[in-house]
Amino acid sequence: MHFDLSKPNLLMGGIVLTLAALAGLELAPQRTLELTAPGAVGNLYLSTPGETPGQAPVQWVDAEHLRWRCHYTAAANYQPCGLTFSLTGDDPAHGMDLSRFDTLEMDLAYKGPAHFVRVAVRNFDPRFSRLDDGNSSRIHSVNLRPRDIARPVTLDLSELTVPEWWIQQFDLPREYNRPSLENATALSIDLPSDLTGQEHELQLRRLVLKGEWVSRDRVYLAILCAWLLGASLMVLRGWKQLSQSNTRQQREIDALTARTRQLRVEQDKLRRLATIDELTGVLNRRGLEQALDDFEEAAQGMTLVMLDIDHFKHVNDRHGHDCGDEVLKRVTAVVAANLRASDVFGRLGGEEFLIACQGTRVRDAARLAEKLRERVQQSEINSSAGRITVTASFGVALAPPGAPAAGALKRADEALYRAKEAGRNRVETDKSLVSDSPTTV
Ligand SMILES: Nc1nc2c(ncn2[C@@H]2O[C@H](COP(=O)(O)OP(=O)(O)OP(=O)(O)O)[C@@H](O)[C@H]2O)c(=O)[nH]1
Repeated sequence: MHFDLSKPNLLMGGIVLTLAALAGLELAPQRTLELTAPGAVGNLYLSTPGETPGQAPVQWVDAEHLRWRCHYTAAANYQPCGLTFSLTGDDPAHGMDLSRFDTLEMDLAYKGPAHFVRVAVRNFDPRFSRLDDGNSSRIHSVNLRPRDIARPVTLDLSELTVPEWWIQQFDLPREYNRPSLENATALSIDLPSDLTGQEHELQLRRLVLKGEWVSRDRVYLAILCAWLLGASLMVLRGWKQLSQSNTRQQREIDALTARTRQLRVEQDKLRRLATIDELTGVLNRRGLEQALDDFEEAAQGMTLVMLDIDHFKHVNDRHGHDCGDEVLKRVTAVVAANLRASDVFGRLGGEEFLIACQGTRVRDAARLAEKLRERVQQSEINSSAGRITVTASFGVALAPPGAPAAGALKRADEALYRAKEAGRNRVETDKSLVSDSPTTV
């Protein structure tokens, strides 16, 4: 189920339903009880307590039209003169729930000198009311002046209050004196005063109780709750969508991060591959150039040792290309095994290699070259063509701090050429820039 009050049709639907509920509240028929309708109330009588039959001071003038007269000749000890509707059935303790009604519409004609006419409702409360004492049922009343009832009047049932004399007479706990019409046993219209010598005539034309079927407050509350519920669902849905999109974005970010990491690894691998010689596993020309550039950038001096395997073409020609490869690998291993970790070693191409030494004097580098020359010469290479030995020639040159590496490379190459020229398997040092101080600044 999707509730989205941001959708115009849903919002419109909500407004229409709200207006319909409010209109229904206004137009819906009311709960009605017309007490004066024939047969509405089982028992209807005039209050004539304690009088001798035939001489009753309260008498019907026209019972059919609910018209009666009161005339007390002797003192009647504040006996009310009036008309009572009994609201009970067979059980005198079980009356009607008038709390479901809000108003009482009354059309009463009165003729006489009384200052007010009383409307009263008795409510039987089993906590303190007794069937043998009609007065013990709590009374709720309102006094109306004759001029107030000169025309039909509508009373709010909340106008009926518990009179002081009843509260004093029964002296009950406070909570029992609160107005409540949930079990009304009788409704009277009377003249509760000293009526001695007076004559009064009354006619009740109409008496109707009215109330809402559904309380207005409840309808308003239901409408408010429905809107609050709709708004809450909308907020909840928005929050859910937000959290879903947040999770989705987070997942995308994670995937991108993982992909970036993977790409970086692949890039590193490719960069390494691009700078590594496939056959020997040491730096290739590009790797060596980068290393020399780094030295140059940091203005770190170095000593270069260039070496070249002697008559390598001959090895290839005589023993085959595979054997030549074996020789290249073996010479690489021999050289690498005799270098320091700080030395940079790589293959310039073919059978030519370069070593860049930091912090080494030229004569120390020449000594290293001499050592390497011996080790290469001494090493026997097991190949498919049997055991073979090779020699190598070396050229040593200084690359002072701040000077371009290309110049040193050229001088090392020239020294190497001289070594070749001088008969191979030997070390030649470039003397043009010999320094006795270590090359590291
Ligand atoms: N097996 C093998 N041979 C290579 C490789 N790279 C270059 N060569 C061969 O190495 C040989 C180099 O020959 P040259 O440049 O004449 O040098 P050299 O025979 O060593 O002679 P000198 O350097 O003057 O002593 C050529 O035959 C190249 O084909 C390689 O990766 N593997």
